[in-house]
Amino acid sequence: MFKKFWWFISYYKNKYILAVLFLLLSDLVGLIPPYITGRLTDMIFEGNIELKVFLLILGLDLLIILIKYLFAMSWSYFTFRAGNEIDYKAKDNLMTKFLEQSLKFFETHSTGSLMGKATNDANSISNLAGAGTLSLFDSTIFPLFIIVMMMVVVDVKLTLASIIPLPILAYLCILIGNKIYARWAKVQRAFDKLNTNILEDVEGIRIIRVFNLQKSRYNKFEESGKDLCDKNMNVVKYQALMTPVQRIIPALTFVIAIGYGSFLISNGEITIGQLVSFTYYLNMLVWPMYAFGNFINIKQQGTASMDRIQEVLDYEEDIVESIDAFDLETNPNIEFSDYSFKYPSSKEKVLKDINIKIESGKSLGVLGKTGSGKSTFIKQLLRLYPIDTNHLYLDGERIHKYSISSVREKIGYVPQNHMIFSKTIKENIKLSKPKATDEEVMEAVRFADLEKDLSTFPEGLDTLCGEKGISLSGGQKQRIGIARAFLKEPDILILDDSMSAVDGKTEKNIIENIKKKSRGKTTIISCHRISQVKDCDEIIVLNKGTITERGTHEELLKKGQWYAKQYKNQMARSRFDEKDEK
Ligand SMILES: Nc1ncnc2c1ncn2[C@@H]1O[C@H](COP(=O)(O)OP(=O)(O)OP(=O)(O)O)[C@@H](O)[C@H]1O
Repeated sequence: MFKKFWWFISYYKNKYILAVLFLLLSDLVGLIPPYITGRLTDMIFEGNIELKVFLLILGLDLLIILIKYLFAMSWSYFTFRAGNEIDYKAKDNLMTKFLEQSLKFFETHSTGSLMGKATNDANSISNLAGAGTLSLFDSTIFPLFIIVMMMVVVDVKLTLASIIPLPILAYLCILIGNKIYARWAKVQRAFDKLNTNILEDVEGIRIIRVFNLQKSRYNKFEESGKDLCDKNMNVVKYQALMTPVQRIIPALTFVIAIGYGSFLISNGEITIGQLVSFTYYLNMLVWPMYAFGNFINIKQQGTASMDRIQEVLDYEEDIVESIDAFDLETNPNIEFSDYSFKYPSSKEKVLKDINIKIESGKSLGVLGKTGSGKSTFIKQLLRLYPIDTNHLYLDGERIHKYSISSVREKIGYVPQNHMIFSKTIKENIKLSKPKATDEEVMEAVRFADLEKDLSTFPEGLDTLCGEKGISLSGGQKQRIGIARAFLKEPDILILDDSMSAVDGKTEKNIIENIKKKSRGKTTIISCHRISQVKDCDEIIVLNKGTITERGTHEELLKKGQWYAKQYKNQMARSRFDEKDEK
């Protein structure tokens, strides 16, 4: 167990050392009152005690008890503090790991399960580090002291006879604890499932309402809620079994002690005072016996949780940067050479034998039917998934020669699924450049043709977007994404179908701004509307992951293939829309 937890505990070893020190002091001091009480009883029975001495001894007894509790308070403080800090550490380690992972990791771990690990599992570990450690020391070191005192102050035979039930207690606790361990992992998995359901329902509440799915979603929730309850009950059954074991066995030790102790008194082998001391010590043993059961229970839950957290912490990173990676300093020429790509979960290649050079400062338009691989293609530079780095070159060097962060630093990326955080509009834009001045932010706003919308926001740029930008229109969210990417002043601007929700005029303005303000920068635009890419230096058409057409707008029109047909259709539609608007 300690091997698993040591790296956690080692962070707080000083606090643990202090805690153990106070514990030892508290335990040692706690051994004095039973001895004094026994001696006092014998003095009373012998009739040779004065009231003054009697009161003095009682006062001393009280003082010792007080000191013991002061030590106990200190020990408890340091242990629980370490427990809380370990909870934070576990969450911190998990979060650091989450932030480093590729998208493959998030596709193989559900959000519910990751949240479960960062909350429930981290709590179980903290419980083990706090209450668990307290129970461990209380149920091992403390009883040893007590047993030695029972032997020294009273009688070895009586001690050995009374502690006979203790190994039975230990055996039963371990047996029950093992049952809890296996069941606790199932509880956590059921918790993950419930978490995922709740998250999906909250996020998808609009769709649920519109399609009247409340009943079926509720049934699903009820099913996973009941499953969690059942799995919890499986643990509770064994926890409940632990309680009688923890009560009956100590009672057994008392029966033996009183019975055999009375026999020893009648034989004159021990005094009444010694039996009083003995039962006092025995009473002190009850808590450690209880604590042992507690420890096993907490330990098994903590260990199951630790295994689940460790599984995430041990997850091998699938995007590993080479140790001699250097920073990309230039706006590079980009070259895909016989490049193919497959998602970790897909069976077939999504990009096949792609050959294309994008010269620094030039623009590339990417078109194709839905699902043809446009987004996949333009995301390759970002290295969000493990990719074939041997066939993707930047300035003639394979991409893995460069540090990932320096490559990403060069890119301003506007994803298809815009991500808006629950902050103000300005803060959302400034995410790419936190130190940007207000003037720079305004320039980005103008670039994204968002300025005209500012008057419609109650507090202009300082308007809160709400969770996931709930208070914004689709087109506004897209333009915040564009402003965010522009503000970064990237060498490479990548737009992934990020003007699909804006009207023709706004789209035209943004395209004009890109042409004006992105001189010398590389621009890659993936979209369905030809109007967004027709002025690009080169346009490619993807079909099932391969390039089927390439050239300038005019060249592609001359070819008369898919691109030309699409253009004809889109032109007809836009003429119709214009008439409609009039
Ligand atoms: N994370 C993923 N894991 C597995 N397969 C994926 C993943 N993302 C996309 N795909 C698959 O890859 C293929 C190409 O998807 P991609 O999103 O690149 O197409 P697209 O041309 O951008 O489509 P659209 O125009 O609809 O946005 C599709 O078959 C899609 O199902």
